[in-house]
Amino acid sequence: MQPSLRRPHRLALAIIAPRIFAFCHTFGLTVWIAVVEGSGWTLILPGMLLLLWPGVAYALAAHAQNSKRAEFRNLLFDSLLFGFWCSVLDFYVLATITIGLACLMNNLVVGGVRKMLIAAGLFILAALFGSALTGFTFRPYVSNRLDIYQWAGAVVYFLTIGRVTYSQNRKIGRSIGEIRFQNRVFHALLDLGAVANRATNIHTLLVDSLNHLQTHFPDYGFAVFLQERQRSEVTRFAAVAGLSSEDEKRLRFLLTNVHGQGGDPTTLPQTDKGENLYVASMAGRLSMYEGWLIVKAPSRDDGLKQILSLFADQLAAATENKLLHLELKKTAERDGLTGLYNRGFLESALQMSIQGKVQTPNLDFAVLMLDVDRLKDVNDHYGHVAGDQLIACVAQYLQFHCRDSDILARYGGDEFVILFPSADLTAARRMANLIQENLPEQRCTIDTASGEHEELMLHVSIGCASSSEVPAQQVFALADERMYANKSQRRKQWADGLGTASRPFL
Ligand SMILES: Nc1nc2c(ncn2[C@@H]2O[C@H](COP(=O)(O)OP(=O)(O)OP(=O)(O)O)[C@@H](O)[C@H]2O)c(=O)[nH]1
Repeated sequence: MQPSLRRPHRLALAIIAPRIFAFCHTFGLTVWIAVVEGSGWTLILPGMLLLLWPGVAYALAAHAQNSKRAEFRNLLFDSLLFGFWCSVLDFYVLATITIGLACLMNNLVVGGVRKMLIAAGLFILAALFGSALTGFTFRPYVSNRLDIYQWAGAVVYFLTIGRVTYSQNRKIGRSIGEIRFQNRVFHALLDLGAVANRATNIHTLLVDSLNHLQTHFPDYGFAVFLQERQRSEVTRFAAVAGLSSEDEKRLRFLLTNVHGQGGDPTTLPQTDKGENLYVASMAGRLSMYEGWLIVKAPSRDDGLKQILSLFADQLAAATENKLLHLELKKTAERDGLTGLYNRGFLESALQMSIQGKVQTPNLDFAVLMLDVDRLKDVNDHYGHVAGDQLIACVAQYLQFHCRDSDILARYGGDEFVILFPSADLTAARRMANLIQENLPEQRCTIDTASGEHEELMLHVSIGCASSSEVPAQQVFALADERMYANKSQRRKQWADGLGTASRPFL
């Protein structure tokens, strides 16, 4: 495939001006000598090749597949050409020294000592070839005026090269700064995913993400707001990092100006304090919320706009994933009617407790089992909706008495289980007593099938067991057995009309 003309490597671009100057100056020198020695056009005409070479060199670099390598070749060819021309000019000493030095220096700067030695070799070879071709003549001096011309050219040339090197250094410095910044952005984006994965809910996700961004960009302040799509006046989640509460209030106010804007980052009007605020909307990236990521920059920073939408995208994706994950987790672990853990979750937790006891014999666990008495009667008499309400009522009551470390689950229709992952029978018994003692005061209001409200007392049968009594695998069965024993005893009491237990519900 034919390589097309394109912008050559920066080396070729940087060298173009000094090269044009050097070859034009040498052409001037040639004309001067041609006039002085009277050789006229026989010297000037071939000298015009010097004027052509800078253009050819540029075209070669622009056409080449590897423009940088082509420019290295051009620099070596400079040495070849100048070596030959110095022999044509009969080794006029000042020109040979200054031109030779320029060739060596250029190759040394871009390619090190190796390239410089190659350039020196080519310069000498071309000079020898030129001498062989045109006959060796040595004319070390032409005139004072030509010396001055050559000195002036050399000074201008070396200063130009110095200027070029300086501006290249500055460009490299700027590029390094940009690369470092992009590296920071890249790492911040990469780590943001890990931070989001660790978060247990949306609020921690947002707070941790912003804190994380702030550790990467300590001079910047960050804020994020998520509002309900249907009710834009309700801010569901908000988090800030590196901003004062005053800043946060002002940002909320400023947000009203950017409502309804698309996804492109915007610069908010500069505040009285001269702060530079940038906002990126997460519109269209979140299914249930409208979101905004706001950055307070220490100075005007137009590059920030580009990376801001990257951060906003990443944050929106992480939030959306987390919402989905939490929803799935809830569906997998929770019971739809009561919101308590379901049977599947309880069984996994129980297995973990059993394994824990096997591995660490001192680590006991206890199980408390409850069954609502005569739910069938309630269903039959008041309807299933009323039965559901009773179940939800019992769940609420149990939840009230449980601690965070207790695992409360709806095991079946009207059966509940509380697992105490690191407790012995005392804890389970204490809880059983607490529940039974407070139960007589509990009332549950249900809606009957005929549309009336009815107040029911709660009645439950309870059994508990612990791994300090029986092998871990048998704890659950023992609690179940005890619960049924308790139920039989209560049934007998109701049948006999004895004891404190009143006949449930009806
Ligand atoms: N309303 C409602 N009823 C349910 C639900 N799950 C199970 N049930 C009913 O609850 C009753 C549970 O029956 P059992 O536990 O055997 O007996 P009971 O009526 O509670 O009487 P006890 O012997 O005192 O336990 C059954 O009639 C089930 O149909 C539910 O989610 N909602």
